[in-house]
Amino acid sequence: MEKKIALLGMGTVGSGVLNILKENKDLLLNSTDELLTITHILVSDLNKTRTVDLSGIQVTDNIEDIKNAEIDLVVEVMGGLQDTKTHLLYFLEQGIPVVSANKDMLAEYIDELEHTALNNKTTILYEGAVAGGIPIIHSLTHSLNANRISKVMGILNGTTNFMLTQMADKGLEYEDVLKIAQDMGYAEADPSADVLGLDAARKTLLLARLAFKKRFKMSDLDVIGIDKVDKIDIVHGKKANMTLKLLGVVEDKSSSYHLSVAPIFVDNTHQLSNVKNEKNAVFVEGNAIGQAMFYGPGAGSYETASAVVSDMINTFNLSSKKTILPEEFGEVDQSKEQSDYYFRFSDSIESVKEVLKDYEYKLIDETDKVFIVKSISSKVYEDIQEELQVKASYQVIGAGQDGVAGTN
Ligand SMILES: NC(=O)C1=CN([C@@H]2O[C@H](COP(=O)(O)OP(=O)(O)OC[C@H]3O[C@@H](n4cnc5c(N)ncnc54)[C@H](OP(=O)(O)O)[C@@H]3O)[C@@H](O)[C@H]2O)C=CC1
Ligand SMILES: N[C@@H](CC=O)C(=O)O
Repeated sequence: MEKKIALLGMGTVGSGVLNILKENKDLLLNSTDELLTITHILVSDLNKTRTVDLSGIQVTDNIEDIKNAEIDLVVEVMGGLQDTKTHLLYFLEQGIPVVSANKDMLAEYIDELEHTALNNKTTILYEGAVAGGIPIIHSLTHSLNANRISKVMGILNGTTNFMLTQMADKGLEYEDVLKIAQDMGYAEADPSADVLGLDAARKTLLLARLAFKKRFKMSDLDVIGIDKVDKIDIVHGKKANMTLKLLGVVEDKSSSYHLSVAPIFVDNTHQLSNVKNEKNAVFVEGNAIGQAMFYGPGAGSYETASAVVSDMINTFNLSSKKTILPEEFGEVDQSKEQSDYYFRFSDSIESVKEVLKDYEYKLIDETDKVFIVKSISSKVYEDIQEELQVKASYQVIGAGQDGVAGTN
């Protein structure tokens, strides 16, 4: 049976969706009984030259054309917040399913959108919104649902991972490498969402909601981006066999939850340290599966569209209607864990050693006064910050006992 689909947006991801539907047409016919047909496309500029074949499709810049048409599915890959949410609510209220890759909007409005879908006996799927092509949303919802999830930790932003990798491996400067990430199409239209950690934070929130079945607000997250990262710390980390990664971390601490995004030094024996450039990875800890890691492309046209088209198929193929949605907000406790910490100080080496004399530490560089202080509590971390002039500090996580993936 033919399913008529409206595609809202025909940029990087939207073009990927059109290309996959065309190039994998035979395969899709074997994956689903439905014939997925794009009948309408919404864009903002009708005069733009398009490289994809649009024959038989009504391209419009007026959402009313789509609201007035007979549509079986709306696929939103245009971005935007409030207006986009209003459009999607309209379709869901009509019982029309929605697929979206718009993590900015979903992080704010997922509860309202999913409730509206539920009340109208339809669905909203969003695999493309977190970690691009990696099937982490489906995995948490349908494949790891026998687990009590205790932790999810991941490299969730391709732009910043690309930047940190290039700064470490090629010694490139922050500004130069940001420009390359923009040219490669990894960065958001406004790349500050990437470098300030907000994009990763939005994805982290969506993962926490699925992992713990609780609601969270963006203000619940402690967010530090990579905008203050100095290349000198990347170089010193390298000497100590560590790699700086922007990690989204959510953890169940029994009566509360920890949610954060921050640059963290990862020991080079940890699998996350080898996730390079625009690649993403999500590490999940569950009480039945133990540890599992998902790796793949975090951004890109075909890569993200792979997840979007999969949602399009699953909308009709799977019984994916949710009946239980998170209602309560999760209690958040952001106090720091006992952990190793990297510090670069501006005090004299003697003063630093005097303050650190009661703790186990490793001196990484005498000239730049770089130390790794072992297994300190949140209180000691704060005391060191108060007593000494700290130029840079990062949490350090290492290999687990199995040498695969773990934290100290
Ligand atoms: N790029 C990526 O790798 C990833 C992107 N995403 C998300 O997917 C969504 C799309 O991203 P991407 O494809 O990169 O974005 P682009 O900027 O490449 O494309 C956006 C598309 O939406 C259209 N559009 C934007 N605003 C409006 C509007 N108000 N009315 C009508 N049409 C509009 C644009 O029209 P026109 O062509 O006329 O300019 C364009 O076709 C975003 O939410 C993004 O965060 C998620 C994962 C990865
Ligand atoms: N700007 C984002 C794109 C995908 O979500 C990123 O760099 O990861």
